[in-house]
Formats: sequence, structure tokens, C-alpha cells
Amino acid sequence: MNQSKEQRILNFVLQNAVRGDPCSVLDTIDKYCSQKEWAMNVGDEKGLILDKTVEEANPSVALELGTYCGYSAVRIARLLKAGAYLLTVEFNPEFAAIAKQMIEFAGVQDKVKLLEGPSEEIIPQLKKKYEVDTLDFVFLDHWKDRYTPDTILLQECNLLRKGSVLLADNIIFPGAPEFLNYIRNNPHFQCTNYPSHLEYMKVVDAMEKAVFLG
Ligand SMILES: Nc1ncnc2c1ncn2CCCCCNC(=O)c1cc(-c2ccc(F)cc2)cc(O)c1O
Ligand SMILES: [Mg+2]
Repeated sequence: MNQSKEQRILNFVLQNAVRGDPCSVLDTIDKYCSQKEWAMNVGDEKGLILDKTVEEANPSVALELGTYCGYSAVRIARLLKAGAYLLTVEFNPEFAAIAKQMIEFAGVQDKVKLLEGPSEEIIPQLKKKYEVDTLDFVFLDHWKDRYTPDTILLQECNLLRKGSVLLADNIIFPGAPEFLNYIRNNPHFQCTNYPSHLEYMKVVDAMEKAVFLG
């Protein structure tokens, strides 16, 4: 059976990146996806915005919705302080299997917990099953029409605290207009827009940061 694109990306990393070196894994994925096959990793340009937001938040507990091949999980985990960890949620079992191998090859597996399933099922389990108190940082990069319901669900489950930082990908392309309207008109969030481009393309995109005010 011929390989999936995600399997080809992983194989290119296994053959060309340096095991245990997260930056080499990120650079190798970016090289493959900009030169050979486009894929929906956050990429190098928006990745810099993600880096700065994570460094500023300096989270003890981070959540990612939408793991895909693990590019942003590696990107976030490499910046986490000792004892801090990332929970990343992936709906698609094939993607989750690829991401698991990518995260292990990069050597960040001790900082990352990969949870398989739909976000709407996993989020309500975070406190009891995964022993989360509150989330310091949340990266939204899954189905764009899940950004709003899952942000509401995070609040309903008391998973946000004063100062929790949300960062959403693809605000312009593919777009999350309903989320933008919700979050920018919500007095409990302080929003900042970061103009950028769609990964590996000249197409305009943006990220939106939303700090929970309690
Ligand atoms: N735990 C969970 N719960 C619910 N859904 C879940 C999930 N875990 C995963 N998913 C399912 C999300 C599948 C991927 C989401 N991301 C995207 O759909 C996405 C698409 C593009 C794109 C751009 C231009 C194009 F021409 C085509 C596509 C770019 C991006 O940066 C994207 O993040
Ligand atoms: Mg994205």
C-alpha cells in the first residue's frame, strides 16, 4: 500500500535529521514541506510567533489541539522549562502514530503527552483523568470550527486562570471568522493579532493571541 504524505515526511526526518535535536527535526520538516510536499505544519514563519508567545508565557502546563505530525509539539516542547509539559490532542490515529515517532525522534517525549481523540471529549477529562489544575498556554490548530466551542468548553471546565494565554493558528486562511468575532468581543479576553503567511506559501494568514482576564 503506498505511503501517506505524513509517512513520507516522517521518513525524510528519520533519514535526514539529527536524532535528539529538535531544531534539526523542525528544519528538516520545513525543508521537505517547502521543497517537496506542502503540509499543514505551523511552519517556520508562524513558528517564530509561536516561539515568542510560548517563551513569554513560560508555561508549566501547555495544551495543543491538533497535533498532526508533531511539528508544533516539538516546537513548543523544546522551549519548556524543566518539569513543564505539553498535552497534545490528535483526532486522527494515523497522524497520532506519526506524531508519536516524530516527538520521540526529536527527544522531547518526556515533555509531551499525546492524547488521541476528539477535543470535545478530551477537554472535560483533563482535570480528573490527566490531573491538570489549570492551563498556562493553549495552542489552537485543529478544526477551525472547533476553536470557539472548545474555548467555551475550556472556560466551563475551569481550565483557564487569570493570565492563561491562548494562541490560534489560521485566523485568515483557512480562517476562523466565528472564533475571531467571539474572542474579540469577549470582555474576558485581551486579544492581539499577529499578521503572517500560510505555512510555506505567500498566502496571507495570521495568528491571534487571547489572554484570559479571569
Ligand atoms: N482533537 C481534535 N479534535 C477535533 N479535531 C481534530 C483534533 N485533532 C485534529 N483534528 C482535526 C483537525 C485537522 C487539521 C486541522 N488543521 C487544518 O485544517 C489546517 C488547514 C490548513 C490548510 C491551508 C490551506 C489549504 F489549502 C488547506 C488547508 C492550514 C493549517 O495550518 C491548518 O491547521
Ligand atoms: Mg494550522
